[in-house]
Amino acid sequence: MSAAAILRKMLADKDKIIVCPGIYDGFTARIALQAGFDCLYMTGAGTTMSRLGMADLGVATLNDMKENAEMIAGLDRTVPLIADADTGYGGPLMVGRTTAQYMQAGVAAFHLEDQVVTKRCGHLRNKELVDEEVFLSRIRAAVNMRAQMLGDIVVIARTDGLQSLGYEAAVSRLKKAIAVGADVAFLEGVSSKEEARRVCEELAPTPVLLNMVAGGVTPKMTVAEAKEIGFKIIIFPGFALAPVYQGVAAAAKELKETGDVQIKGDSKAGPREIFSVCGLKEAMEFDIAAGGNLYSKGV
Ligand SMILES: C[C@](O)(C(=O)O)[C@H](CC(=O)O)C(=O)O
Repeated sequence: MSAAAILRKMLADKDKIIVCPGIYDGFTARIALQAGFDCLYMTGAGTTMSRLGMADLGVATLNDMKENAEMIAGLDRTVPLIADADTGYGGPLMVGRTTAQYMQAGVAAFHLEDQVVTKRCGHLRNKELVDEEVFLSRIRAAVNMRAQMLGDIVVIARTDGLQSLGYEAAVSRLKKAIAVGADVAFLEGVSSKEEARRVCEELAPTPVLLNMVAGGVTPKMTVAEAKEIGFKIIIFPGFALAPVYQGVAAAAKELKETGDVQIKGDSKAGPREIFSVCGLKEAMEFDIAAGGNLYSKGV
């Protein structure tokens, strides 16, 4: 079963809300997998910061995003990966190429938005949009490439139109995107719980995704609340970013100021423990099963 087929099965489950922690590299993905999540979200903001050391301002290219997605999707093929694909990185031909490459990378779903290619995080001010026809051509390009490749990748249409066009026009864009073949709708920057409920009701039976950005423009909703409101997928893009920032910044401060870093708690974070999160035992077993003798005495 493809990762997309697994995700489609989850989408068809009436009682389920798909909860996706935002991850951006192998380590954060492994930590989320270890915790037992059954779906992951690859954040473009996190990918841009971790791979390029840059802010989410449209600087990540298809190659940056696809390489990261491919590595993460390959860690556990039974756990679908929903990946950010920003604007699709160009005209219809490029969006088609992005779709094909994400499919080959084993990505289960991806979202395409209606910002200009020189985009910015959806929770920043003064976003610029492309015309509706350009947005729809992006969705069509994805849907056509999926059909051409006989694939099943889930296409998520995202509009950033709420900020400058208002609710009606933004939702109208999503309706048209669904009409040309998008499977899931994503209204970026939902600004109230009433609006959240309204968009889920108005777009039903199409599943709607909620982007829960801590400190962004969307009011905080728990998984239970989002489910009750009617969302089918909830992503937490900043899930790993804030803890990494806070934890590493505190350790950096401590090392700089004291010349030492305390190992917290009962030192559960030694090399062996940390490598275990990243498949140490499985890697050793694999070597032994193949007749290798590197790890038969342990590590
Ligand atoms: C969902 C998002 O596209 C992402 O890159 O994860 C961002 C999240 C963020 O910048 O915090 C977004 O534009 O909402």
